[in-house]
Formats: sequence, structure tokens, C-alpha cells
Amino acid sequence: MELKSLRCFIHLTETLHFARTAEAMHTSAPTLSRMIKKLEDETGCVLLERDNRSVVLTEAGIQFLAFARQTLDAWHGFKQQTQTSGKELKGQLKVFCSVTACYSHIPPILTRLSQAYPKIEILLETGAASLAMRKIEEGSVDIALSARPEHLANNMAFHTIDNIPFSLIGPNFDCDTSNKIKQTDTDWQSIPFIMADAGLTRSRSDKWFRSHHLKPNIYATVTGHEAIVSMVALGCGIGLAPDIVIENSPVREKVKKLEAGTDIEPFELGVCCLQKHLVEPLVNAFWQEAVIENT
Ligand SMILES: CC(=O)[C@](C)(O)C(=O)O
Repeated sequence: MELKSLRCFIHLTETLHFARTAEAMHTSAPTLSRMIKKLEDETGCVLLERDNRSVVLTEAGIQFLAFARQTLDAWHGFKQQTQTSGKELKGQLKVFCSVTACYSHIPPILTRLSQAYPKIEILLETGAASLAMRKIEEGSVDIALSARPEHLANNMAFHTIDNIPFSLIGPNFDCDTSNKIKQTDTDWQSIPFIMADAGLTRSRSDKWFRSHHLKPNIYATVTGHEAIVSMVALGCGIGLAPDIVIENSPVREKVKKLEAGTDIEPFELGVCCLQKHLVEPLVNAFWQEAVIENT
């Protein structure tokens, strides 16, 4: 039985969707199907009832899910312990953050960590900020820098390292969008909006529209704050993005902050992992270095 199959099985019990889990676990739907079939052969049980339209966990599947979780936790614990030889920490730590956080917040943490523990190997994965929590929940990374979500799951540990304002931005050059903004009595509803697909930015954008009694005219829905800034810089519309992303963007000169967005609440950027992983030496080492930043 392979650990990867267990991880995929756990993920599949959450999505109940082969294509979505296959994509998230970087495999194909047929391979995932074979993996599940193999687990069923090995356990001698039907774990999931599936037809063309739905996937349902069986009673045996529920029991196997508990087994899969315990096995992965035990494996995690074992790896972390054996990697701690004497006082010197070594081994791999999977970290996730946005490309922006790689420039803005990760460098001092990694510098301190590598000075204190030169044998820790950091596997740094970058991606849309909105993916961080899911990556941690599904166990594909150990620790992440993330925005504090509106509802923090109670199995998550989160420590704030910075407070970051959001800004509403528009193009800083002559174009349809900037002309519409310039009009007296701007009709915000007519201006195309570059919308975040998920996460806190999505909910803050929805909230901004609601509080101004407007319906967004969505030009594009994008994943990743960096993409919002670059689409605004192309003149496609206006959008909401964290200041840190705007300031670190190579196209920052092409966008400007709009007064209309000054009422949007800032957010907390922090270090985040599963509560139960906080005791693991490598996770804890990273956590400590991230927390110092703020004290
Ligand atoms: C939320 C977060 O990770 C950042 C740094 O603000 C971002 O990339 O958007």
C-alpha cells in the first residue's frame, strides 16, 4: 500500500470527485481510479460506490479513512523524529507561499532558518495565496504563509506576522477603464472588475460591492493576486489586491490606488500549519523563525 494512494484517497473523500482530486494531487483521473481499485483489492472492501454521476463513501470506506489518516500521521511523526539526529535538525520541510511572499516575507525567515539549521532542506512551493489553507489541510505542504481566513478551522495554528492593507487599483494610463473612473459620479458598476476566484480577496471584493449596493461587472475571474495586478496594468479593468502584491509587482507603475477603495479592511498575513504538526521539530523550527519576525 502506497502512502500516495492514502493521500489521494483522503483527498477524494473530501471532493468526492475523481477529476478534481486527480488534478489537486498531480495525477490523472485514470491513474487515480487504478489507485483506488488497488486499495480496494488490498483491503478486500468496496471503499467508494461510484457511478457516472456520483461518488459515495461506503461504511468500509469510512473506517479506511480513519486508518489512512492515522497511518499518515504516524508516518509524519516517524519521519520528523528520525530526522532529528542529536540536536541537529535535518530533513525536508515543505513550505507554501505566494510568489509575492517569496520576495516580501519569506527571505528573512529562510535566512535565519538556514543559519540555525543548515541541514534542513526547504521545498518551497509557490502559488495563489488563496490555495495555502487547502494545501495544508490536504497535507501536501507542512507550513505556509497565508492570509488569515475569515473562519480559521480549529485544527489550524495561525500566527500573525504582518498586517497588510488591500487597495482597489485601476490602470494608471489613458484607456477606457481609466476614463470611466475619471468621470464625475463614477458608475462603478459599469467598470469591468478583475475578480479573485476564491479566498479572502474574493470575500472582501464581494463585501465592497455589497456595501456600495453595486453588482460587479466581472471582466475575468483569476487565481492569484499577481494576476489581478497584471490584468489591471493591461487596462482590462479595476481590481482588489493586497498592497504588498502591488508594491512587489513588476508592473506597479502601470496601476494606481483608487480612493474608492480606502474603506476596505486590511488583513493579517501569518504563518500557518496544522495544530498537531506544531510539535514536529522542523515545522516548529520554521514557526519560531517566522514568529521572531514580529517581535
Ligand atoms: C496573502 C499573501 O500571501 C500575500 C503575500 O499577501 C499575497 O501574495 O497575496
